[in-house]
This record gives sequence, C-alpha cells and structure tokens, in this order.
Amino acid sequence: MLTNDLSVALDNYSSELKNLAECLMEIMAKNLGLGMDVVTEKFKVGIQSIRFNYYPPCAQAHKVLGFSQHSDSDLITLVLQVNQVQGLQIKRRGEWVPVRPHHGAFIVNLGDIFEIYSNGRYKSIEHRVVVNTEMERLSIATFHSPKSDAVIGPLQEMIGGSGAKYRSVDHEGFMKLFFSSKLDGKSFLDSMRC
Ligand SMILES: O=C(O)CCC(=O)C(=O)O
Ligand SMILES: [Fe+2]
Repeated sequence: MLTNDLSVALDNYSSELKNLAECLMEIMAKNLGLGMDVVTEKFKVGIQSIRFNYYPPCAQAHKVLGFSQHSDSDLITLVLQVNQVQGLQIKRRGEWVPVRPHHGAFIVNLGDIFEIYSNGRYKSIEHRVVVNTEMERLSIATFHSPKSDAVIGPLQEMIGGSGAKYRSVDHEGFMKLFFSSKLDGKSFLDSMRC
C-alpha cells in the first residue's frame, strides 16, 4: 500500500538523517574541544522535524521571495534540493551567494542553538530562497534539535573569560520566543544576546 511505502521511506530517511546529523555534530563539537560526555548529553537529537518546501514558478520572480531571510532555530539542518533547481542563497560577508545544487548532496545549515551552545564560536547561517520564472522548485529540510527538556544556553565549557554572550532558557521557552518573533534574518538570535 502506498501510505505504508511512504511511511517506511520516511522512517528510513529520518533515522539515516538523524545519524548523519549526530555524526556531523560530534565532529564539530570535538573541534570545539568538547569531550564525549558533553557530545552525548548536548548534541543528541531529541526533536527532529521535516519540512517539504514547494516553490511554484513566478512570472514576477524578481519581486518576491520564496522564503524570506532567516536562520534556522535548531542545532543543524540538512537540506536536499530535490529537483536540482537553484534558489537557496546564503549570506556571506554581507552578500547573497547562491548555493548550486549537486546531485545527491545535502546542504548542511548550522542553526541558532548551535551558535548559542558554542557561545558564538560557530555562527548560524542566514539564508533565503529566491524563485524562478519558469521552473518549480522542491526542497526537503530536516531540522534537528535537542531534547525537549534541554536548557538552551551557552555551554559552560564555551563561556571562558569573556562571559556568556546569550541568555539561557528552557527549550519550550526558546521555541515560544522563536515562534512569536518575525522571520527576519538573525533578529531572533539577536534578541537572545545578553
Ligand atoms: O528551500 C530551501 O532550500 C531552504 C528551505 C529553508 O530554509 C527552510 O525550510 O528553513
Ligand atoms: Fe531555513
């Protein structure tokens, strides 16, 4: 049955991506000098969600955005540009840079929680999506966040002499703040700064 095939495919896809996300985070956390105890406690995926994005073609493409500029609020996002149509752009040194699709490759976007955990050493990436005049575009974004009872704040090991650069809040409070703020670049993260 189709629904069964779909649920099996989604189950496999989500668990493979969870493994990949944890593997990447382990490498990045170790790169920050964090030990395996912190990796196991803080960088295990507790909440995973998947968004299927469909961007229809638009004759007035230059006047609209498919997705306004934002950073993801999670730890790490894996994006699949399904039909190889360009549209995603990242902000680098103040300029919008297109991300060319590569067949079978994932885009790894760092989220706000990673930036907060690392006390600003790793930066979440600001991105947006432009639309195409002729072609539709499809992407699948898979978001990975810590457990629902995690504290979202700079990790003790990352604070050092300069002090915490972001406030600490519980995960639920963090999500409430995120969903009540406007999707506007990194303004949400700025509101978390001390
Ligand atoms: O469509 C894309 O490539 C990115 C989508 C995105 O940024 C998101 O779903 O948060
Ligand atoms: Fe995003």
